[in-house]
Amino acid sequence: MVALLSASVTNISALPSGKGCKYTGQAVRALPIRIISVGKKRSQGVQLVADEYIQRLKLYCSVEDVHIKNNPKNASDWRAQVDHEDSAVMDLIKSDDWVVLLDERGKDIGSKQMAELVGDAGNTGAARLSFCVGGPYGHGKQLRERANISIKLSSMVLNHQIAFLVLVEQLYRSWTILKGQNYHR
Ligand SMILES: C[S@@+](CC[C@H](N)C(=O)[O-])C[C@H]1O[C@@H](n2cnc3c(N)ncnc32)[C@H](O)[C@@H]1O
Repeated sequence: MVALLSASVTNISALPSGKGCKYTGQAVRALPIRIISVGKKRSQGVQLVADEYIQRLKLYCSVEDVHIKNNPKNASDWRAQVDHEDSAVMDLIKSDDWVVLLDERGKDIGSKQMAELVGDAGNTGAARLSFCVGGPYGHGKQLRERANISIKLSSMVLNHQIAFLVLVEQLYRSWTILKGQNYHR
């Protein structure tokens, strides 16, 4: 499988015109990607598909998948739960991270804009690109204030596992757009 994927990676500028982005064909700094997700353990099926896209994404940049258990202090009030999750995520964020929140109320972007976001982040001087997927009640105040951008994947609300899965596929798609490869049509 990796051999097949490597073969497609050498297929530079195979995108039909109009399918590329402003960085297609240019050298783009490959920031390490970290995805921080809050929630219950993923189902085996979701993990299997996610792993396939994470492996593909690793052809372009390093990828870290960090999972935080939802409601880490077993709070009975949902607001306290969100605060505890917020603090746990903030403990992982460094000052030189470029932070992207996944949020149903975020900016509506397409795959081409997502590829540009990945390329733009590489030009910011940041050391890492961190994507955050929230728990059942969404993100807390500290993380919302810290985030560099908040994006939506759909106008519909997604389960956190589905949001994670769509995110990893879109990150892989982004890199194929940046490299001009014909996965994106
Ligand atoms: C079950 S949702 C939480 C919904 C909650 N009502 C909220 O205010 O965020 C869990 C997480 O999945 C992600 N998510 C769900 N739908 C999304 C969407 N349409 N676009 C981007 N991320 C989404 C977000 O990171 C969210 O925090």
